[in-house]
Amino acid sequence: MGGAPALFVDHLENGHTNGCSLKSEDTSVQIGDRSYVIGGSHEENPLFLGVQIHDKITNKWSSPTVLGTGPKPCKAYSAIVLKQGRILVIKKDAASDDSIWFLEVDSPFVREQRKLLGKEVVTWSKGVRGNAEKPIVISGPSGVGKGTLITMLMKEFPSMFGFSVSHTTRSPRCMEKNGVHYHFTEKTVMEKEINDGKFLEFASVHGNLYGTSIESVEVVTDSGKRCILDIDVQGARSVKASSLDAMFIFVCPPSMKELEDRLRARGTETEEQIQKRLRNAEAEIKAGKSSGIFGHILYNDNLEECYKSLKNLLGIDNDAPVNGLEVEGINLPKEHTVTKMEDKILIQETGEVIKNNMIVLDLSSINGGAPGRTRGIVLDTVKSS
Ligand SMILES: Nc1nc2c(ncn2[C@@H]2O[C@H](COP(=O)(O)OP(=O)(O)O)[C@@H](O)[C@H]2O)c(=O)[nH]1
Ligand SMILES: Nc1ncnc2c1ncn2[C@@H]1O[C@H](COP(=O)(O)OP(=O)(O)O)[C@@H](O)[C@H]1O
Repeated sequence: MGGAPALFVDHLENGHTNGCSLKSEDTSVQIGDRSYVIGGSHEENPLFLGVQIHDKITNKWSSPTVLGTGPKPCKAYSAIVLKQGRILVIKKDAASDDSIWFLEVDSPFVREQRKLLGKEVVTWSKGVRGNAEKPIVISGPSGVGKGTLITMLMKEFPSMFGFSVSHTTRSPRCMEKNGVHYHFTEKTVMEKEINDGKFLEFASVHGNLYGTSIESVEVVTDSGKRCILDIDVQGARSVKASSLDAMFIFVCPPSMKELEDRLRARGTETEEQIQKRLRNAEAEIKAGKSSGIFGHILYNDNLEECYKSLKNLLGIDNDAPVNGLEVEGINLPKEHTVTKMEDKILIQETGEVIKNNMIVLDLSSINGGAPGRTRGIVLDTVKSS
């Protein structure tokens, strides 16, 4: 490591004017003509850390719409401007698995959402250590066996995979539980949440609204598991166009006749609903095979064989232990200074009893980001001689 350390952190003093009262524990970083002030609680959701923007040119304060599940407020923060419109925020008195966050203020996802929602947007993405792999999108016509394959995978590897629980306006089937199979939702409520930017994607499928909330994906990633999304081709297309870096798998039936038999044998739909699903199936299969969305196509003829192919695709065999790296806990010091050196952040303890240890936060392998978590964080303790 060479070169002079570049320190970007700027702690604010009390007494800012213009309708925004800042506290000494608030932290501010400047990007261009704007200061992003991080501290206190978020206006709309007091459980989350607040973000405000001060525009130097107009001398005005604004509260952006904050997307993603953010960090809970704490006593103090360090903040550093990174490349690609991201601010690294380190919580000073938090547990090691809750201390590293990224506030994206001009990332591709933020730009996309700003355009979509027509207002100022920033988003949180939590930093996750180790290399949990990219989410998996599984699509295919109704009755092909997506749910069956996903259930088998989650049963065999419970610590490895987690299911993104979608929202839907359709009624629950008799064995389906709210919050487990779907979040069963009123149409007006779901539409409002879509307008508020809470959804990664949504689509009208077989006459009902379905969608993946950003939170549903984050809940799985936070538990250290690889997220599985069971969504239709339209949803897969939206995810492909978004900044969520995912693996796309399409499941095909051996024939339309077999698909129909499976749908009937499942016995969960009325005749009218079965007919609608079969009509949609032809177009879905055509789109699935030809749209260029799906990198992998599986044929679900014999279930065991198809399951084996799915596991091969995911690079797992029956001995595969856990997802990503086992990471040892490293607690960040409560009082510290941060210094940026290229892709590394040096965290040095300060205070009365200064220890010689320094923590290096290596960001050179980070991937992912909003919507969802920022993976690939490496934390290491370095003893100074
Ligand atoms: N776009 C989108 N599609 C979804 C979502 N959740 C489920 N779907 C799709 O909606 C379709 C209907 O799902 P469902 O009513 O559970 O019936 P099933 O496919 O016959 O089990 C399937 O193609 C699912 O993949 C979602 O969050 N977004
Ligand atoms: N390879 C297969 N052979 C025969 N039946 C299957 C196979 N895969 C799934 N099924 C059955 O087909 C029905 C539909 O499967 P399901 O997983 O609910 O489909 P999807 O989630 O794609 O709508 C279920 O009753 C399931 O047990």
